[in-house]
Amino acid sequence: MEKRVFVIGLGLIGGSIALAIRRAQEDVTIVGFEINEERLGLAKTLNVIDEGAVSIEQGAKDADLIIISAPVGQAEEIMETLVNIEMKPTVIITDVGSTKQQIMSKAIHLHKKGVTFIGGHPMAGSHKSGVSAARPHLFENAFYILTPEKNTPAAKIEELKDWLSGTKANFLIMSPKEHDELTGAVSHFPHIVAASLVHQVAAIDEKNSTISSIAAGGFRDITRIASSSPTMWRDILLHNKDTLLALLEKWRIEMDRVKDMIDTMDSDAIYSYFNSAKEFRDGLPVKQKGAIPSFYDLYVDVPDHPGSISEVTSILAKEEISITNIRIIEVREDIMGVLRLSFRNEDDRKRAQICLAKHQFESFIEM
Ligand SMILES: NC(=O)c1ccc[n+]([C@@H]2O[C@H](COP(=O)([O-])OP(=O)(O)OC[C@H]3O[C@@H](n4cnc5c(N)ncnc54)[C@H](O)[C@@H]3O)[C@@H](O)[C@H]2O)c1
Ligand SMILES: O=C(O)C(=O)C[C@]1(C(=O)O)C=C[C@@H](O)C=C1
Repeated sequence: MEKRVFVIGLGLIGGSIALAIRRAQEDVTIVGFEINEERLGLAKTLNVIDEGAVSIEQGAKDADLIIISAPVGQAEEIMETLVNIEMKPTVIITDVGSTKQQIMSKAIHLHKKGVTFIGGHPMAGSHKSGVSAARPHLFENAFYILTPEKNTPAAKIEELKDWLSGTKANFLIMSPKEHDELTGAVSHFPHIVAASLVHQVAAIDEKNSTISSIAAGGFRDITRIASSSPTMWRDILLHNKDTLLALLEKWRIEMDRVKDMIDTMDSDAIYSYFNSAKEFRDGLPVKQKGAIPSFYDLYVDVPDHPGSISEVTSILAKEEISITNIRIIEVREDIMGVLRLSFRNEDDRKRAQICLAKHQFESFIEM
């Protein structure tokens, strides 16, 4: 029997989940709602959705699964709207928001009406926004946190996992509080640090713009996430206020400690600061999505002379390897340029790396 999935907010995450559901479920119609009409049109053109809804009510009333994938501030308003809509008694509502405590407090009103709401948060993503960046494989091997309410029947949780099986993610159940504390440390706080490093360099750039030209791998690696959606991050910081204030205070104390080590020229303490950080970082799991790039990108060093980019693309074309995106990242004057090629999957990326190497093009998975 045909089932209907309703996705509210068709961006990177909503679009990626819609694509993942489509590849795993048969007889499913995916309906979308967007406040931005252009994005709704794009989602239809890219076959991310089958139909667009003109309102939340129209899409929600006959849906079997509703996915709220707007920034968390908007998600709360969408939940308030859903409370007043007559929906199928069997419907499951979930969200993908990066915070869970405030979302789960809002869900109480849906639970009171007898509607199943299970909080969700796929722990993978990107600094890219919008449906054009959506990929069905975005969540493969990533952890996907679920925060069901205590009384949610186990069968409903299993049903949701089944709906989301096309993500190929690993599900993990957690309380909203634990979720916000842990993601505060591994995701939210690092985004604040990345933005602050960019601000520091931007202030120097006002006086000496050479700094932006020399910003190399280190700065680029640690600040990639500063290119993420400001709306999304504003909402996350407002939702996870207490966790982040506590982490900021600990960080301040930690930075004072580093300041002291440098001030007193304590070489043993400085060595051990970096060494223990390296040991922990090197021990992080590498096979999970959270620790590897979300997109199958390959960075190729190309000589800075006319025709080298077309040479790379024609080598790949001959091998029938499709490139989904291509960008010149940085041109180091007179020496090399760096070309970022994106592929659909790991296999294409591996094949590309091998055949480019045969033609003496050096390439890297991470820049
Ligand atoms: N980007 C990530 O890495 C990531 C990872 C996991 C979870 N999340 C969470 O996923 C959610 C969506 O993030 P994203 O990266 O897909 O953002 P996005 O900007 O790519 O997409 C969000 C979409 O929601 C739409 N929208 C906003 N308000 C709406 C409303 N009231 N009704 C309908 N549509 C509305 C926007 O127009 C936009 O197209 C956020 O809650 C975020 O916290 C993001
Ligand atoms: O890879 C990135 O760009 C991300 O920032 C993804 C990231 C993260 O912090 O790891 C961002 C927000 C999420 O809620 C989950 C994943």
